[in-house]
Amino acid sequence: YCTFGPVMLLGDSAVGKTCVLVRFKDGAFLGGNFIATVGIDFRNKVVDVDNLKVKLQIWDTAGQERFRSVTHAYYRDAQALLLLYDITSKPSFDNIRAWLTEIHDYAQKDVVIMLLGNKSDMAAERVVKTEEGEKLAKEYGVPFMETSAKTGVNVELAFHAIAKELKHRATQQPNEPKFQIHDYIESQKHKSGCCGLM
Ligand SMILES: Nc1nc2c(ncn2[C@@H]2O[C@H](COP(=O)(O)OP(=O)(O)OP(=O)(O)O)[C@@H](O)[C@H]2O)c(=O)[nH]1
Repeated sequence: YCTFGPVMLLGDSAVGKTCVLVRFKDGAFLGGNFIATVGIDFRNKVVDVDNLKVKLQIWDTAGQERFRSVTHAYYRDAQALLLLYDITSKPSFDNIRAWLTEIHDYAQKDVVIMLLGNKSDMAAERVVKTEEGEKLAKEYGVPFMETSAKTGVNVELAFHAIAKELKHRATQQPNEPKFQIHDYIESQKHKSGCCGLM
């Protein structure tokens, strides 16, 4: 396999980074007791991108403040960043700007960034509107979608869109049209969480 990544998961503690990754990797939901990530976790998944099998390297980071200096050290190696907030937590959304500042300070200039509003299944507890997420993403020029690690909605799409972008960056021919990640996501959004995305 050729290897793409690393793709790094970022965002406040408890927004669902580990659960989103487990949903993508194993197709299951980690309900029950919340176990905070310590430092950083490394996982790989083989995905199909345009009929090419690629190994996607994924780094799950701890959202807790006390691990920040550990995770900072990994930013510069990341090819892509999935930045998560929790639609039921206003502070996690308000902190996205601070996360983007950290990304600006520590990550590579051309890193692929995607904003994810997670826990979209928790409609009754929602405090961040979809439009607020869209507006913030637009301001920073990054793609956006709402995900649920519980139902799986848009989880595969997020990783596949990133994998496709990284594959195009790695193999782009000069005469080939550039991959448009925004257009790809818009065309695939809200389709079921599995199958046939590529
Ligand atoms: N309903 C619902 N609960 C979720 C979802 N994603 C995560 N959770 C729950 O939210 C809690 C935190 O999830 P984690 O994935 O451990 O959070 P994290 O962002 O990795 O946290 P840190 O490791 O501290 O950075 C857990 O209790 C999960 O079961 C989701 O999409 N829907």
